[in-house]
Amino acid sequence: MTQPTTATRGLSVRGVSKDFGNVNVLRDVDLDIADGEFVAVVGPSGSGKSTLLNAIAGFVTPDRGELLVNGQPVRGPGPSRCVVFQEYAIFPWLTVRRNIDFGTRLRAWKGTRQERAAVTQRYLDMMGLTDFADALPKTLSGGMRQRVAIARAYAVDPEILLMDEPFAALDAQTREQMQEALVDINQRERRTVLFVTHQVEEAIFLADRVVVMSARPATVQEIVDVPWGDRRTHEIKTEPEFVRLRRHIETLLRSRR
Ligand SMILES: Nc1ncnc2c1ncn2[C@@H]1O[C@H](COP(=O)(O)OP(=O)(O)OP(=O)(O)O)[C@@H](O)[C@H]1O
Repeated sequence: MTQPTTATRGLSVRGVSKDFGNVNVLRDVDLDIADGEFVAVVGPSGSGKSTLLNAIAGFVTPDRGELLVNGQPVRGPGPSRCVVFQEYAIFPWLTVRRNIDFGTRLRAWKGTRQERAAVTQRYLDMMGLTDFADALPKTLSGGMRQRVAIARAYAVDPEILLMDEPFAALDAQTREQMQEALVDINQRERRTVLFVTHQVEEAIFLADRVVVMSARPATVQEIVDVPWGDRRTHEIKTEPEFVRLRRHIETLLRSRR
C-alpha cells in the first residue's frame, strides 16, 4: 500500500476540492498517476468519483487545487484527455468504421489517408469489430457499441483515457468479455487510464492500483497496489491474494470514513 511518487509525465491531482452549492463533494484530493499506469477509482455511491473524473476531463472546474497533465494545467476539455462514458457515446449516424476513423483523425499524428485507414483497421481488428465495420450503431448490442467507444478512444491516442463506469449497463457475461477486451487492447497499446467503477472485482482485475475514495466529501482513503502485472485472466479472481484485496477494499468502503 504505497503512495506514488510525484509524476512529471502522467496526471497529477493536487489538493483538489469542489463544492456544488453547499454540498462538499471533493476535499483535498491528491493523486498521481504515472505515464502508462492503469488506475481504478472506487468509492461509495455519490461520493464524487464522476466529479473527480469530470474535473480531470475539464468539464468541472475545481474550487481549489491543481490538475496537471504532463505538467500542463488543465483549463478545460482538450485532446489530451478522452472520456468513455457509461452510455454509448458514439455517433449513431456513422458506421462503426467511420466512428473509429473519427478518433484516428483527432490524433496529433497526421498520416496519409491510407495510413489513417490502416490505423482505423488496426483498432477494428483489436476490438473484434471487423465484421461489423459497415454497420450502424443501432444494429449492435450494448457490448459491441462499447467496443466501438473504446476503440475510438484508443484511436485518438490521448495522454489520458478517462472511463466512467463504461461497463455498468452491460450484463455480467458481456461485462467480463469487455474487461478482457480492455485488458487486451491496453496490453498492446499501453495508455494512462483512470477508470471509475462500482465493482471492486472489476477494479482489481483491470488496474495496477485501486484508489479507494471516502464518503462525501470525498478524499483518497487508501491506494491499494495490485500485483498481477500483465497476468490478467479471470482465473486470478479466485486466487487468495485477489480475494484478500477484494475483502480489504470492501471493508474500507463499508467503513464509510
Ligand atoms: N453539476 C452538479 N451540480 C450539482 N450537484 C452535483 C453536480 N454533479 C454532481 N453533483 C453532486 O455531487 C455528488 C457527487 O456526485 P458524483 O456523480 O461525482 O458521485 P459518484 O461517486 O460518481 O456517484 P455514483 O457512484 O452514484 O455514480 C452527488 O451528491 C451529486 O448529486
